[in-house]
Amino acid sequence: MKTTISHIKADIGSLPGHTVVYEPVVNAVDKYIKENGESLISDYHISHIGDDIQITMVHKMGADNPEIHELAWNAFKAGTEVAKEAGLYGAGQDLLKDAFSGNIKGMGPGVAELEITPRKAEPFIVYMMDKTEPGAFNYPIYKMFGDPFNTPGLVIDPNMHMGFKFEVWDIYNGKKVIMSLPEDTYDLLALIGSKGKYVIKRVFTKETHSKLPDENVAVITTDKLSFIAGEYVGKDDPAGIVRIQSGLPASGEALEPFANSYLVSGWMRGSFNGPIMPVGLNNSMMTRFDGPPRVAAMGFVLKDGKLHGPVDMFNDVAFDFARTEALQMANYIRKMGVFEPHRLPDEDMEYTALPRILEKLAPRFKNIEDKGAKSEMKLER
Ligand SMILES: O=P(O)(O)OC[C@H]1O[C@](O)(COP(=O)(O)O)[C@@H](O)[C@@H]1O
Ligand SMILES: [Mg+2]
Repeated sequence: MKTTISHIKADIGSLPGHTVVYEPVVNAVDKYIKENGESLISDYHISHIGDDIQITMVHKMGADNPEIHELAWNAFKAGTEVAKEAGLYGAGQDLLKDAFSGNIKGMGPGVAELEITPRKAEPFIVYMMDKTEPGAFNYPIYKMFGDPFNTPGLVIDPNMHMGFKFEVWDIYNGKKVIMSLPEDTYDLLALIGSKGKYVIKRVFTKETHSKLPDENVAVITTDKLSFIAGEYVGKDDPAGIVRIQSGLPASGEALEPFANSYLVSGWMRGSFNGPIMPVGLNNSMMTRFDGPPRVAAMGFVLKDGKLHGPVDMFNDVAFDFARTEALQMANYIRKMGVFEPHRLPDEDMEYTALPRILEKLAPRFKNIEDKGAKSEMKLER
């Protein structure tokens, strides 16, 4: 029988402003799951990064199960009560609907669920990012499952040599496509380089995988809060689950993409490109310019429905260089103020407060009368 790992996360209020979760709120979420989850889930773990509380649950009810989603929804509601009493900023921010209606997707929280056939030993890593968007996972997930320079197992392990299948979502048009690597590598990269539009949702093994044929081995939250709410309500701050070892990326191959910092969208007001910084759980506090955007990683092993761990994977000197590099990149790019490419391009600012400023300025614009200059302008825009 399949086992499901459900990871559901939300920002329901933080201290003092989108910096870090408030412990009594985290405790209220934990208490609700402990007291109400016994008949539904076999184990769970509560964690957090920045202003986001994260619930990892193990159960046999499958993905998209209403009772599991409702358990998480009600736990976030219970936490929101405490956040409101304390007067926290953004209390209940990601709970965009008043009442639960069968599936938590589209209601605000981010959801990543894996239905798996557990192996004898089932190690996996849960990644949590803050102040960025789901496309921030495109680069590391491609590297883990598609790039032999990152994952030598693709070359030297016969159990991985056949490659993996990537499910990519076009989040603007609600379409998806399956890409099979290594055959479709260039096509995949043509899509996922546009990380604000095409996002890797899942990775599967191929039917020819000798140890784990046709299994879902990675999943990312792809919920776009701004699309749901129609206005800026914080970045999506994604999370992901990646199964590791024995015909899948080794633990170190699943961490290696983060050994160098790379640029993601989000950071201050969800409106800036900035470096992602891998951190231990005790450094998951968003300070400088509300960041820099961060990623933490928790290593678990699952056995008979019980979770063992987590190991705080980036809490190690081996990632000091990536942290220093991220801070150097932050210093460099911050000097640009509100200029692109530090600030996001216009089309990505659509759901922020910028359009309201531009609307206010619109009446002040007059036609340019200089005919010669007109022919040089891109008037079709
Ligand atoms: O206009 P407000 O309500 O102060 O919100 C601005 C806040 O939004 C944020 O982008 C929210 O970040 P999150 O996506 O982590 O919720 C912060 O950087 C910023 O402080
Ligand atoms: Mg957040």
